[in-house]
Amino acid sequence: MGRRGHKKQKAFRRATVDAIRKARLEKQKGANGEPTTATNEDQATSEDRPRVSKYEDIVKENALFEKYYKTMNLVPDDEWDAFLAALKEPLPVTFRVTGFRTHAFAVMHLIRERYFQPLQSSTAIEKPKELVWYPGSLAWELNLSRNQLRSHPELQKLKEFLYEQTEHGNISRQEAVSMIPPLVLDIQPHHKILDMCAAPGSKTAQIIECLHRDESNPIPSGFVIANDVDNKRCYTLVHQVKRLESPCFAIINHDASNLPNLKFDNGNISFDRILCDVPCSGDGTLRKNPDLWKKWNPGHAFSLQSIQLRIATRGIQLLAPGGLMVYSTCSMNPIENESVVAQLLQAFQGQISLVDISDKLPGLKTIPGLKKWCIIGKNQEIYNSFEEVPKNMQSLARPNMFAPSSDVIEQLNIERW
Ligand SMILES: C[S@@+](CC[C@H](N)C(=O)[O-])C[C@H]1O[C@@H](n2cnc3c(N)ncnc32)[C@H](O)[C@@H]1O
Repeated sequence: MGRRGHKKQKAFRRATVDAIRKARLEKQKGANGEPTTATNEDQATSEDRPRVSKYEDIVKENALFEKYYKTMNLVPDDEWDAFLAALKEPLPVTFRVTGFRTHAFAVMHLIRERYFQPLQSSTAIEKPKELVWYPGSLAWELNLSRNQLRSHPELQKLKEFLYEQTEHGNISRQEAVSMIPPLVLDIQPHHKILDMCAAPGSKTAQIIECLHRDESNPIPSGFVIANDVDNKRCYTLVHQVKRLESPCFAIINHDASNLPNLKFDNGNISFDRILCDVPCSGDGTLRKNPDLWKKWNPGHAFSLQSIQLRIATRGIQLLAPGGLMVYSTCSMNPIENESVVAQLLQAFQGQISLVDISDKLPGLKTIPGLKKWCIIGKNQEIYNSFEEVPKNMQSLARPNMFAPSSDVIEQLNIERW
């Protein structure tokens, strides 16, 4: 299709989106007297959505969870109470402005002038907060729960604008932490990129935007292959990404731990950048999924480590020399994080090394990974080494789930992770 045809198609799509949006708003107005705000993350499958409707009924306590993380000093002692209190607060609304830079800056300018400016005089609302580590002042936090956002009249216009612009693809309602892995991948337009566990696709969309960031070159030489094992979730991924209309993108549906070699120019593709955002127990999402307070138990991490390690191992095998792979989870558990990374470093010793990213996103607060941790049993019993684990638990809590010895840590040159 030629250029004109493409333009026409775009105009048609925009008109269609407008019509759909209008119809939806009308329907919602009829149903509850006011429209609601949709998000990219709302388009995710039920697994990614908050899992219960009556959050206020949930007791946000879990003795096992608290003992486990407190015993291992996940956060410094004097920060523990604040940490726990923060986990019980609703997740703030965060969004980033998408697309080519000139366009994104124009949208951001409009948001500031038309929507943020009038909020400055309000005393009832906390002012929008910039996510300072996100390049170009294009990502913001509205320190309000979704409920508050709905009920404050001052925010009504902003709410509708966010809804509209999300539909048009100018804004992505994405959690702040979810924006970090694509940023530290440092993507260039010529990179061959693999997103191993990609659905529902908010990070994939961000990666594709980075690939296309050179406005003078609409068709970069690099490409993105996004994979997910779950066929239904692959459809969510299509929905998330197709609005970007990138010609440099393909989706595959495979077990990432067993991903076949992919051919390109008669050779196997090795990737310059890989995102390995593995399935995890998700206890870093307690604020979004408060029912995890009831469900959290140490067994989730035990059962997930093996697949996490196998997926990451396959990722490294597919990585080009000099390439970068980001391993990420939304769990705080060292069994799913530090332990997996330590095993990768041991298995590929001399071939891979850790990259210190603590200064890559100025303004982002980071703490180093743990070098020591424990494992907890169902009855709150703490094990500091495999030797302490009773026989009936040894098939679950494996030796490699404990921290490597200080000799190994030194040998692997892990100063900060
Ligand atoms: C944490 S979510 C990924 C979130 C996604 N990267 C994003 O930012 O929107 C983990 C994904 O891994 C997928 N998954 C689970 N096991 C997998 C496997 N063996 N191979 C590939 N994907 C897998 C799940 O279907 C799920 O979509």
